[in-house]
Amino acid sequence: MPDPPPRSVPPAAPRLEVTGLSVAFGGLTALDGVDLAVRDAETVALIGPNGAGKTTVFNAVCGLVRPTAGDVRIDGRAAPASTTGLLARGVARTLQGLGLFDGMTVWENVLLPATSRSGRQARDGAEAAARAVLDRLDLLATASRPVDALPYPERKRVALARALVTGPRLLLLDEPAGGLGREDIAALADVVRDVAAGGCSVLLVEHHVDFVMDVADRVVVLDFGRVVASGTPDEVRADPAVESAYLGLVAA
Ligand SMILES: Nc1ncnc2c1ncn2[C@@H]1O[C@H](COP(=O)(O)OP(=O)(O)OP(=O)(O)O)[C@@H](O)[C@H]1O
Repeated sequence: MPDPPPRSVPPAAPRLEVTGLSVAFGGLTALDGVDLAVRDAETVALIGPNGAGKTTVFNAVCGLVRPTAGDVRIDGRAAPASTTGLLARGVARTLQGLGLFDGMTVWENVLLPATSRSGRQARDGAEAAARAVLDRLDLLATASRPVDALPYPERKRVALARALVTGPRLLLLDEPAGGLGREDIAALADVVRDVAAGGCSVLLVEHHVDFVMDVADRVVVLDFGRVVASGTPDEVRADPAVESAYLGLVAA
């Protein structure tokens, strides 16, 4: 008897899919038809010169900016616009402004996003998750200190811990390497690689080109609100349009 024909399985939707995204601020077109996708366990970096529209893409994905056209989908469904809605869909983010609760300790800051459910078991689970993330980010020794007493690189790690403690499937990072020195950036690169190895997808908005080329599977280059190049780090590095739009500028 002949084998039955193979059943056709629809391809899984990307973890994050941005299609034809346009954003205008008054008369200014900040984004003009941006397409990008982040697949399972993939790290995609969005780079480009100042004002290219990177943060606007990030904010549109997080629901902080309303697109004038286009679509943002997470796992094939329309992206929610609120932080709690995003968390419920497994999306966590860090913002340039860190968003920490000054006056609260590192432990309290990290425990809070992990305790969305009530009950003893949920609390124990949240505490275990917070402890594991603090340990991974080398923050256990400072857990009882108020966050505002910490130096900037540690505050930045607390912000990352607050995102990671929720166990995201999609992690959105806005300039995670900004303001960090070489050692802290190397440690951050290890964390991003670990997170992706654990199955989480990462969208990274970043200026630090060496860091991007080190951790990203794919790089998307924006200039004047449009995608001017995308591909592997090597492909993007070799693209003359990127050289003139961005990389040459950075190296100069
Ligand atoms: N809330 C806003 N109101 C008006 N214009 C804005 C607003 N946010 C961004 N813009 C403008 O939109 C354009 C894109 O800005 P965006 O911050 O997304 O760029 P970027 O690539 O993230 O820049 P940078 O690397 O400097 O952070 C810029 O011209 C910026 O001035």
